[in-house]
Amino acid sequence: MKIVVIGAGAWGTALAISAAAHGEDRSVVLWARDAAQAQAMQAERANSRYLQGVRFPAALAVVHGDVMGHVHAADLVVLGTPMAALREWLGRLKDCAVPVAWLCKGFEAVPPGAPAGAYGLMAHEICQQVAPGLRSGVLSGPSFAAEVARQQPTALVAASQHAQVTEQLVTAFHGGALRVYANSDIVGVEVGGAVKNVLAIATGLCDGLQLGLNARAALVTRGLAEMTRLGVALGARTETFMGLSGLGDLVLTATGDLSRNRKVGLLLAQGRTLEQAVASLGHVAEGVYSARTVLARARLLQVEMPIAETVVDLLDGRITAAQAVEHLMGRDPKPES
Ligand SMILES: NC(=O)c1ccc[n+]([C@@H]2O[C@H](COP(=O)([O-])OP(=O)(O)OC[C@H]3O[C@@H](n4cnc5c(N)ncnc54)[C@H](O)[C@@H]3O)[C@@H](O)[C@H]2O)c1
Ligand SMILES: O=P(O)(O)OC[C@H](O)CO
Repeated sequence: MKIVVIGAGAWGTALAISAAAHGEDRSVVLWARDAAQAQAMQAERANSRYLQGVRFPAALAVVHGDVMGHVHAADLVVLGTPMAALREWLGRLKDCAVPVAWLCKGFEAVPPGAPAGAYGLMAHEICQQVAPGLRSGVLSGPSFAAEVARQQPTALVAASQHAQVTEQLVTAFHGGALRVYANSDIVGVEVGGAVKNVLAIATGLCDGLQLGLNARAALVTRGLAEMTRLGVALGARTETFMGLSGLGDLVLTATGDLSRNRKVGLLLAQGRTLEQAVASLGHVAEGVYSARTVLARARLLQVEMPIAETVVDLLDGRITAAQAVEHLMGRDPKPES
C-alpha cells in the first residue's frame, strides 16, 4: 500500500510515522510545503520542529515540490493541513481517482468582512462543493500527535459516505498502537472534532482561573449537550457524540495539557491577548478560527450554545475572562436536556 500524507505538521507527521512503522508491504510519502523543512527532515530522519525526538521509520520518505505524481500512484491520500488549507487542496485533488481523507478538525472560518449571517462549511461540505466526484472521508478521534508518534495506544474513528474510503483508512492505520473504528456518520464525527476545540478553550479558561474541578466537569458535560444539539440539528446521529469523536475527543482536549486549544484558554486566563496566545503556540489551534462559524450555524438552526457563544464573545474581545464566568453562571435555571 502506498500512502501519501500532504502537510508535515505535528499530526500529518505522527500519522505518517505510525503508518510506516507497521506493515511490511507499505511505503509512506510525507509531503512538506516548506523546502528547508523538507531538507532538514530528510537529513535528520525526524521532524524536530513539530515532533522532537521521534525517528522516522525506513518506509517513510519526505518529499517537497510537485506532489501530483505521488498522488496518482497512491492507494490513499491523507490531507494533514489545517482547515484553512483544505478548500485549496480539495480543489487541486478534485479529479483524483484515489481515495482522499482529511485530518483537520474544524469548521471553515467566516472570512473577515463577510455579510451578517455568512457562515463557513464543514470539511465534507467543502468537498461536496469543490470536488463532488472525489471519494473522500475524515480520520478523527482523541489523539495527541506526540503520543501517536511515540506509539502510545490510541483509538481513532474513520468516517465517510463511501465504505471504500473507511476501509482504506482502516487498512492504512489500524495496527500496532492504533485502533481505527469505522463510522458512517461523517456529520457527527466532524461536528464532534470541531466543537470540542471551542469547548477546550472554555475549559482552559476555567482551569486558568482556578474555578475548580466541579466547574470543569460542568463545562465538559454541558458542552457535550451543546455539541450534540448542534450535531443533531445538522443531521448527525446522537450516539456519535457518545463515541470517540464526541465524548472521547472532548475529554482529551478539554482536560489534556498537550492540547493547543486548551492552552489558548489557559493563556487568556493569565491575561494574554488572543494574538499573544496564538503566537506562542507554534501550532494551529482550530477552535480560535471555528468558533464563530460554530455559533453562526447554531443560530441559523436556532440551537442554543451558551458556552460557544461565551467563547466567541471572549475571543472577539467583547467580554473579559471574569465576565465570561458571570455570563455562564448568571443564566436562568433550565431543565437538564
Ligand atoms: N496535533 C494533533 O495532536 C492533532 C491531532 C488530531 C487532529 N489534528 C488536526 O490536524 C490539523 C493539522 O494539525 P497539526 O497539529 O498538524 O498542525 P501544525 O500547526 O502542527 O502544522 C500545520 C502544518 O500544515 C502545514 N500547512 C499549512 N498550510 C498548508 C498548505 N496550504 N499546504 C500544505 N501544508 C500546509 C504547515 O506548514 C504545517 O506543517 C488541524 O486541523 C488539527 O486540528 C491535530
Ligand atoms: O491540540 P489540539 O487542541 O488541537 O487537540 C489535538 C487533537 O485534536 C486532540 O484529539
